[in-house]
Amino acid sequence: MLLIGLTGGIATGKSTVSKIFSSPPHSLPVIDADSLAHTVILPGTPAYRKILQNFLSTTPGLLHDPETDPNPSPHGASINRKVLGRRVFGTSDANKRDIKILNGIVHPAVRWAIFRGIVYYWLRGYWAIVLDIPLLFESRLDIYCGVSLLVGLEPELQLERLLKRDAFLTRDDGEKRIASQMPLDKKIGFADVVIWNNDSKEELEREIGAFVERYKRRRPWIWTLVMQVFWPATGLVISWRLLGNWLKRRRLDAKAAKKE
Ligand SMILES: CC(C)(COP(=O)(O)OP(=O)(O)OC[C@H]1O[C@@H](n2cnc3c(N)ncnc32)[C@H](O)[C@@H]1O)[C@@H](O)C(=O)NCCC(=O)NCCS
Ligand SMILES: Nc1ncnc2c1ncn2[C@@H]1O[C@H](COP(=O)(O)OP(=O)(O)OP(=O)(O)O)[C@@H](O)[C@H]1O
Repeated sequence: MLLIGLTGGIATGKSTVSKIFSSPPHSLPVIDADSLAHTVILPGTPAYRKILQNFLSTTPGLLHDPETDPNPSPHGASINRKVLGRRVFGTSDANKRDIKILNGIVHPAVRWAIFRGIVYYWLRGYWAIVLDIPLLFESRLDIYCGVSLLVGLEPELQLERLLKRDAFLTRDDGEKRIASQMPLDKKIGFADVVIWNNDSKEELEREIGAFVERYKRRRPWIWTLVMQVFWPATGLVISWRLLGNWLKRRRLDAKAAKKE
């Protein structure tokens, strides 16, 4: 089974690409880290409690008003993500400290949910699973993927599409969100495949179609079947791939550090 690590900057088109992957003719399962990150902070979860401990007293409006709460729960008012986003995204030292705290709370829960999702789809015999993870390289989850696919977009188009989609963001908010992410050229250095999304959605569909064909050809169904039935072989292949990916990532880290 192939794990396709899909990543890219904010609003570059990851969800659009995920939708293409999950629709016919490809019909691949997609595990969406953003949506898991939203689920693991719902009221009543350990992450919810930790976020409140760290941010509630210093972030006005962090919790939704119970009257207009989009996720009403008996465990308390849900977190207003727009307000939390304003607090943690940015380039100031305070922003950087806060996003680190938030990531430290949310990421372990998301990683565990991703793992459960992979096992679920693997048992169902899919030849590939798409992991839509915005912070694939930052969290080093690319090491677990058979191929990392970066959706690239010109910076001006990125800001334009972000502000058009999220009309509640000011230009300053949008620039801060983009600036708080790993720069595109650094991501390109880590990616196995880059698909540019500067043109139309139809062009994007064609590119994804060609990508799927290329990787499907390399994975005959008999391979998927053998890997599912003969567990010792699966363990060996996974260990071998992990070692190879870990060594590759170490080499790329050293190259990126030299550039900086
Ligand atoms: C700050 C939060 C509450 C803002 O929520 P909101 O609904 O406004 O945005 P959403 O979650 O849909 O994220 C939109 C995009 O922002 C970018 N982004 C999100 N979190 C981060 C982060 N920690 N660092 C850099 N960029 C990020 C990604 O490109 C993502 O696709 C939320 O993003 C969050 O909890 N982030 C921390 C967890 C995380 O890293 N999530 C990303 C997947 S694991
Ligand atoms: N080729 C395209 N042409 C025009 N608009 C596009 C194209 N691809 C994506 N978009 C639009 O750009 C916006 C951002 O795309 P999308 O939501 O897929 O990005 P994303 O990377 O998933 O965002 P986020 O990082 O916030 O999760 C959406 O409004 C989408 O409809």
